Amino acid sequence: MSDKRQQALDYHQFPVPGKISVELTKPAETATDLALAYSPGVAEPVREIAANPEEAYKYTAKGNLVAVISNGSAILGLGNLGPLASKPVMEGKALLFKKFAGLDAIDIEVKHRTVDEFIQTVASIADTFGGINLEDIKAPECFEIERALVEKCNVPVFHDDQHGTAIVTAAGMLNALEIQGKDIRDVIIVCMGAGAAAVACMELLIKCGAQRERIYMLDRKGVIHTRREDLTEHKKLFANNTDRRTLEDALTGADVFVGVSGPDVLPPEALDLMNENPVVFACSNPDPEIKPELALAQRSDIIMATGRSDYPNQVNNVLCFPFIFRGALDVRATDINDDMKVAAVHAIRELAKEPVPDSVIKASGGQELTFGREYIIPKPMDPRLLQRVAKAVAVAAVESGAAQIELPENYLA
Ligand SMILES: NC(=O)C1=CN([C@@H]2O[C@H](COP(=O)(O)OP(=O)(O)OC[C@H]3O[C@@H](n4cnc5c(N)ncnc54)[C@H](OP(=O)(O)O)[C@@H]3O)[C@@H](O)[C@H]2O)C=CC1
Ligand SMILES: CC(=O)C(=O)O
Ligand SMILES: [Mg+2]
Repeated sequence: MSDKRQQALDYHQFPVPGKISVELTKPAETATDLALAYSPGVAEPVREIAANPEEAYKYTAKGNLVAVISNGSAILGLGNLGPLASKPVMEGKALLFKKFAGLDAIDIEVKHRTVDEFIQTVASIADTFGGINLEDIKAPECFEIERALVEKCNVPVFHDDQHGTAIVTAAGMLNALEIQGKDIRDVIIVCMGAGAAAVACMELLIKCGAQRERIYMLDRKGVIHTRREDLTEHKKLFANNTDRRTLEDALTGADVFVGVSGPDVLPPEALDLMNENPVVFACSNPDPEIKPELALAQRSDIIMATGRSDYPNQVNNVLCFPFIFRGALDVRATDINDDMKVAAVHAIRELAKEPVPDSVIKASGGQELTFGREYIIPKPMDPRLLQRVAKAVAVAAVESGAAQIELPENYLA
């Protein structure tokens, strides 16, 4: 077994299995403590919440608690491996919520027969939580699931693979294009993949100025074009009136490649078809659409990003979901709307242009981090993300009318 594989398995197995546990926030040592925590004292908050459900935010952990919910139908780029196999990823998301944003998160893996059964399951437990982070649910079901749950639930519901990915991709893309001297309104974009991440990434890039007709989206059958008769509702939105059919056709004269599909689908030679100073985001996890060392050996004028922590320019939704939920929960937002998403894009993007604290440089392996080809986007360990992104999101929630309470004191400073 390779060293890295064994290291990863050991990390998950020792010293205790898994990555998260529950901790207590109140004393539970004496009979007096127990008479408050349990019977008879617990009856008092029960009566308060029964009389007014909002009191759950005051007397329970709800307001700081996120559910990370999956059915394991699109686990990273590994495919539909089922709910239980998705548990390490969902625990991983919980770890990141806690580590980066102080949010308690619990993973829930749902086995279900129909889409409706999944929707009903999540809707019926949603009130337990301050927010619902849907994760690794494949297209096209993910679209119907999110739409139904946003409607049914009283707390924000956010499909991370759609919107978290889109926010970070847009932030990184605007910066990469700026460095390459290109305007998002002019560029030709090739999007490999036509699922959850792809559709949301392209829609958000369009909101940021990209032209829909300059986008070529591909699925396993090639370019999505208007003469195809096998397109789902969401793929149809990207059907291009074009004679281009293959990845190579699409890449000819393109400025940008966004990969949210699967491993090693972009041959290095195909990069030669792109315009000068291209941007290549190979975001598939764990194995990107092209390995950075191969891409950069083929062309030195590329700005290259992946979804991984072990290469420069990590375009990964970890830069978004802890902070967007922190901001949303802190103002008890009813949903996570477009204004909040766009605020997150700009907060992430702008942070990359500021000097980086020594602690972040150290945690990143010691190399210099200055806004440029190898640093287009902040590092996930950057503690300023919490302040900047959460605040931008909370302010946008207040200004757009999604917030149910005022901006907390710590955001006013
Ligand atoms: N870096 C990041 O932050 C994130 C990265 N991702 C990555 O994006 C990928 C897709 O995730 P997600 O959108 O949630 O999954 P979905 O299952 O919703 O979509 C997958 C899409 O990729 C297409 N696809 C898969 N393999 C190929 C291939 N060999 N050639 C062309 N198209 C292909 C599928 O085509 P078809 O429709 O024909 O089946 C489908 O459209 C994963 O690898 C995931 O790791 C996702 C979220 C965040
Ligand atoms: C990062 C992530 O959410 C994914 O690859 O699915
Ligand atoms: Mg995911």
